[in-house]
Amino acid sequence: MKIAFLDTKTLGDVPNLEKLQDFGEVQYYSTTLPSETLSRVQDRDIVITNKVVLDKATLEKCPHLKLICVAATGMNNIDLSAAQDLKIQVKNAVDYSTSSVAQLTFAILLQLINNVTYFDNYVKSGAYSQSDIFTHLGPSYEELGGKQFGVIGFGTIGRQVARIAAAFGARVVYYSTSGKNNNPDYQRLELNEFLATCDIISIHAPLTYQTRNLIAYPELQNMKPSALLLNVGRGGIIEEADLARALNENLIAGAGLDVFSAEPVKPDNPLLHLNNPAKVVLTPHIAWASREARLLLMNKVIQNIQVFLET
Ligand SMILES: NC(=O)C1=CN([C@@H]2O[C@H](COP(=O)(O)OP(=O)(O)OC[C@H]3O[C@@H](n4cnc5c(N)ncnc54)[C@H](O)[C@@H]3O)[C@@H](O)[C@H]2O)C=CC1
Ligand SMILES: O=C(O)C(=O)CO
Repeated sequence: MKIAFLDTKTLGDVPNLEKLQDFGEVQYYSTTLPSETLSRVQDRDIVITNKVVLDKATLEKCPHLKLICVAATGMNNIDLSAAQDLKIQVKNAVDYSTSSVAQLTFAILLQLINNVTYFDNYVKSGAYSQSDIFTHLGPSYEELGGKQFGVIGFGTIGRQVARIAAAFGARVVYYSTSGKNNNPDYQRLELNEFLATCDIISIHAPLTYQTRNLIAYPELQNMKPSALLLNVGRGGIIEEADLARALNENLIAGAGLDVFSAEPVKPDNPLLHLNNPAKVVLTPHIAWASREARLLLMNKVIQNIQVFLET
């Protein structure tokens, strides 16, 4: 088997990369530019990619390609319908980063609510030492308990986030396009009611033609002025210019984003130029990347290739 791994740098220093050599001749590329993709995949039987885009035009020129292993859960960088037409199997890494993503979701949310960096700075700057009382009633904060916590994308990650939110005492609801209440533990709401009643909305859906720009200005107008919006799914699910406008107009209180429509985020992204930058907490698509998750991810990639070769 001829194998190419197009963007090994995205995984960092995982120790089990060389295990791929058990399956054949492997070309490892640290990164791959769009202009380099075709020449690197054209003669390959198996291609591994984390975020390199494999579009229809490229796939059509790869007569040997039998398997694309996505070294991630989200597969929006692959033209899945072209792959299906061309009988190329596509396998993603399921459930490798659920704990890691859920953990970062709450790290972002708690920073938005509790503003730990403000209080940390208050102590380290010496301001606390000058205080005449034992505490500092700076920016006030509310409790997650009793709040309505809404999840969009009620799958593996969304459900783990729901469990943690419930442990904080939040009332969890979810929005699903399936039209069925397929989780008796939590209430499913229609989108309008969901948007209008949630205090926190956390997005964990894949990017598809259905979810692209799911949250734009009209949806943001429908949310509570006190609401917080989190996106740890994919950037394209929120119309970013509309979110920036909504934050500047105080339509919602804040947002926490791990993902952007273009990554790395473009310097002119309006979310980097808000009137009040403190209204957002932004992280560089890092939710998946705990040490444990990155190890598990490579094991899942290896397992996917094994299963493919055995069937
Ligand atoms: N920020 C990060 O580092 C990471 C982000 N992700 C993103 O999270 C996504 C979800 O991951 P998992 O929970 O493991 O996948 P999953 O497939 O278990 O769950 C996705 C859920 O979204 C639902 N969904 C699909 N279309 C929808 C729509 N139009 N409206 C509402 N719900 C919809 C599905 O029914 C499913 O329940 C991935 O596709 C990926 O884009 C995943 C891992 C890491
Ligand atoms: O696994 C995913 O979908 C991620 O976003 C991390 O690459």
